[in-house]
Amino acid sequence: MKELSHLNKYLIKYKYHLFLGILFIIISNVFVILPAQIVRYSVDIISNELSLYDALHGLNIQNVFADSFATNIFICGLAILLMALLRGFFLFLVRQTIIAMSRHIEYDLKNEIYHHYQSLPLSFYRKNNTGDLMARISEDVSKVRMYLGPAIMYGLNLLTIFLMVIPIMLLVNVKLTLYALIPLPILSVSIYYVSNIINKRSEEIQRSLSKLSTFVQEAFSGIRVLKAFIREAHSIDAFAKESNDYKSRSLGLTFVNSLFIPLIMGLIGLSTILTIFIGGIEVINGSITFGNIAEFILYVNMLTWPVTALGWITSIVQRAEASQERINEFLKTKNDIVSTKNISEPIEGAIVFDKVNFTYEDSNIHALKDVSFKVDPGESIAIIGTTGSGKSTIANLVCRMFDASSGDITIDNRDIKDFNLNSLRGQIGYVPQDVFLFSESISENIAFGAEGVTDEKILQASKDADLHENVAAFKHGFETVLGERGITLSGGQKQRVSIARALIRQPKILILDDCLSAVDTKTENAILNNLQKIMKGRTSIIISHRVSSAKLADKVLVLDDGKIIEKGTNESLMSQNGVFKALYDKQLQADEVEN
Ligand SMILES: Nc1ncnc2c1ncn2[C@@H]1O[C@H](COP(=O)(O)OP(=O)(O)OP(=O)(O)O)[C@@H](O)[C@H]1O
Repeated sequence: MKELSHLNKYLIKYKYHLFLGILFIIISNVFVILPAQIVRYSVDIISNELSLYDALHGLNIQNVFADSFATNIFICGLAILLMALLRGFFLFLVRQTIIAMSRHIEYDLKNEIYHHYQSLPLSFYRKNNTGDLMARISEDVSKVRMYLGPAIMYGLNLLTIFLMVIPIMLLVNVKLTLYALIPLPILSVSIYYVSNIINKRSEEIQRSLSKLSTFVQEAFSGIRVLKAFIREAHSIDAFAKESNDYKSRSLGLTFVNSLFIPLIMGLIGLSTILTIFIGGIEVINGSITFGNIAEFILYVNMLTWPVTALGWITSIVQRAEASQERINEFLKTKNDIVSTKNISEPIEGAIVFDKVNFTYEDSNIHALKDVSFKVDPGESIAIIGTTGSGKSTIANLVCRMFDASSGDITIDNRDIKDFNLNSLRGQIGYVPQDVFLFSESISENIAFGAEGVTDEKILQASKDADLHENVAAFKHGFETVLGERGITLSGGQKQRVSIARALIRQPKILILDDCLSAVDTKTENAILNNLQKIMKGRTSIIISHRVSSAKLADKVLVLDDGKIIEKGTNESLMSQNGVFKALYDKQLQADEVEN
């Protein structure tokens, strides 16, 4: 229960739901116990007065007696019916308080987890896979809710009904009480074991189902590759195999479920038989009445479901504890990318890297080695290098997705760590290498995260990103929906939507991370020319493995294996016979061959 104590703050928050729930449980149980007593009364008057009725045989008064007797029984019947209705009403209120409370807490907990996820750095997402993150916010929270709702509700019900019924039973007859209760612990323990088996099997089925869904999803999204490589038959076989696994696991669960109900029924039946048998002996001995046996059978039935629930509750609480432990593990993860001075001022855009080293914790790759460079406000710098040379890592450090392992990074002569993260990132327009567009309209994708967006600004940003003509050709223009619900853009079009998204923020620092790779050289030139105008007075970092991207930049850095191997202007580097010039010649040749 240690891990579940995290939820106590929520139980306190919803204390009125809980208190009312307890009150309604007690009231609903009163309406279960009273009918049993009415049944005892009815059975006793039937057995006592039947002999009196026989004794009045032949007398006129016999009919009068029969009428009053029938009225009595009728009133008892009505009272039982009324109490059943009242019990139903209070059970409704119990669910409306306790189960509703669990839904409120589920909502709060999901928000707490999601809020925490959002505050965690990129390195956290590298260490944990998406499936795991999703499982904690969905499956684990659902298991915790089972504790907060059904487990608490049935647990309280069990407690109150025991406290109310057992004393009444003991008052009637101690021996009969003990015999009637013997099978109940066996019932509870068996249910605990069986529900553990059921839960384990259900989880296996869930895993098998998610494997099946992942398989189908991949097959559909990769359908082009699948068809091109004539893998349809193989895909069908693989699907049948996964599907078969799901089927056999489901049949296994059905088998256990089939044993479950007969087991409960058997044990409940045993309790009833013992009650009747021992109760019969006690009636013969004259210590109880027939009505007491009827009353006891009802009490035993009242107790069986809560006792059955005990095994089930234990299993739920154990699973909730394990889930909450996993959730707490994430909630305790601290964000190490925090601001030291929380400065939220407009920046000029001067960037200095001084002997910066960076090693990725998870892969231990030393991605930047003693990297030093300086960009003044309003300057543009091109970072050129082969794949894996560390270009994107520089972009990540400027956006403070990670902190340098050693060395200093300053912006406007202040340590980058001094800035408030949101303020810093809000002034950077970052166009990542792997473009991500949402399944929304083009205008919503461009306006993403920017403030004070107008149609004019969207139009201007798309013109600056050389996207406007493409959008104009679509039937719905900027309202064209992208992704699964809409059309698919070409790689180059996607990159330009992503550039427009960065430009609309009018950033002080613009980072283009190899985001012109899918556009032709003509479009690349047009975009870079536009950028020269827009980025006047702002800093741009243009990352590319294509030398052509460097020609409009004020400065060029050439990276190789995490080190700066050449530095200068486009012209100065072209005049040296170094790596930059060699790359230029190689790419020129490649372009000529293509053309
Ligand atoms: N998140 C990460 N975790 C671990 N290692 C990483 C991560 N990102 C990059 N690396 C490694 O760091 C090195 C530099 O990667 P980086 O992405 O900076 O290269 P790049 O020059 O941008 O390459 P490309 O042009 O192919 O994008 C590579 O060896 C890469 O495998």
